Amino acid sequence: MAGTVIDGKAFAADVRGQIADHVARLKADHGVTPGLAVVLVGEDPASEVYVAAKHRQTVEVGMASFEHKLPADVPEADLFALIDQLNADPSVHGILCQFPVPDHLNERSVVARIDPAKDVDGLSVVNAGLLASGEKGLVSCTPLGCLMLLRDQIGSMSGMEAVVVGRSNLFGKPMGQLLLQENCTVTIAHSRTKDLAEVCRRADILVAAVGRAEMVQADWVKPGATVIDVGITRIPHPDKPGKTKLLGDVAYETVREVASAVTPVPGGVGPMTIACLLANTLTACCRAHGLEEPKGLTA
Ligand SMILES: Nc1nc2c(c(=O)[nH]1)N[C@@H](CN(C=O)c1ccc(C(=O)N[C@@H](CCC(=O)O)C(=O)O)cc1)CN2
Repeated sequence: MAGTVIDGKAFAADVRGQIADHVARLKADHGVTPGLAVVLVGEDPASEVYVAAKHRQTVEVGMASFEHKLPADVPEADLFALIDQLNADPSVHGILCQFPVPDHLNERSVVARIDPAKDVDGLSVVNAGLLASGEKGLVSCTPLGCLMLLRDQIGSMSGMEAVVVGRSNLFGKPMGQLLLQENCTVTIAHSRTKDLAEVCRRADILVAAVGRAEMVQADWVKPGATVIDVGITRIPHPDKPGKTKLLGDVAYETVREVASAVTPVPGGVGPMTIACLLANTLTACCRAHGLEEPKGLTA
């Protein structure tokens, strides 16, 4: 029997509903409105789509959305001046700069400029360090979304073998830390890992985040494993000229026959990224005002 398809789109809609309820209570009881500022540098078409989706969903849950679009050749000093202004603005509880940024800018320096308490992407060294130490910070959105899906699907993960393929700061490392906190035995595999297929076959939980379309084949998957696909590769559509199609890192159709559950692409992990960004903004707002944090929306 084919494994369960984990519906990230529906789960993300449910998370946004919980956030909207909490935001409505914050406004009614405390007169506080969470605010998210998104900075977009340049005109990358995919980034424009993501930033528009962030704006729409921020407004839909009742938060304030502040969009800042800067030209592709903006000097670093001007970008930093804007971030400093947002850091000091009490109506802004979350700040992010959409990635990728143009080549003359450095993503790490940009993240480092953001106040860690407002770093709702959870990418600063302060937030990465807090996560690694098991302390309260803000957790990177896509790993947090995967954790929510896994908790919902599996319940307790204690003692399970988890393999994360990919070691990026944005995803692989924080995902590994989150699974460790769930008491999994964690392996972070990468491009130099020997016999990757064999390592993956050990996994009760297999998380693929390498950006290589359909790399994880059915014979890499332990029967009954839960498989989370974080990859997104856009290819020309094989049947519809002029159209494109998204592929994940997992050979979905065949892996589904082996796994107990798998996330599709699109409609799996992707929608959770923005839902968790909103969750982090709400958390940051509650902390800034000394109010109770939302339950079930943090690590
Ligand atoms: N500052 C950041 N930049 C980027 C991040 C990030 O988390 N922080 N992640 C990605 C882009 N991203 C959000 O910013 C993002 C990617 C994908 C999706 C999504 O819902 N994907 C859909 C498919 C959408 C499509 O058709 O293209 C899915 O998988 O179902 C949401 C947000 C890079 N930059």
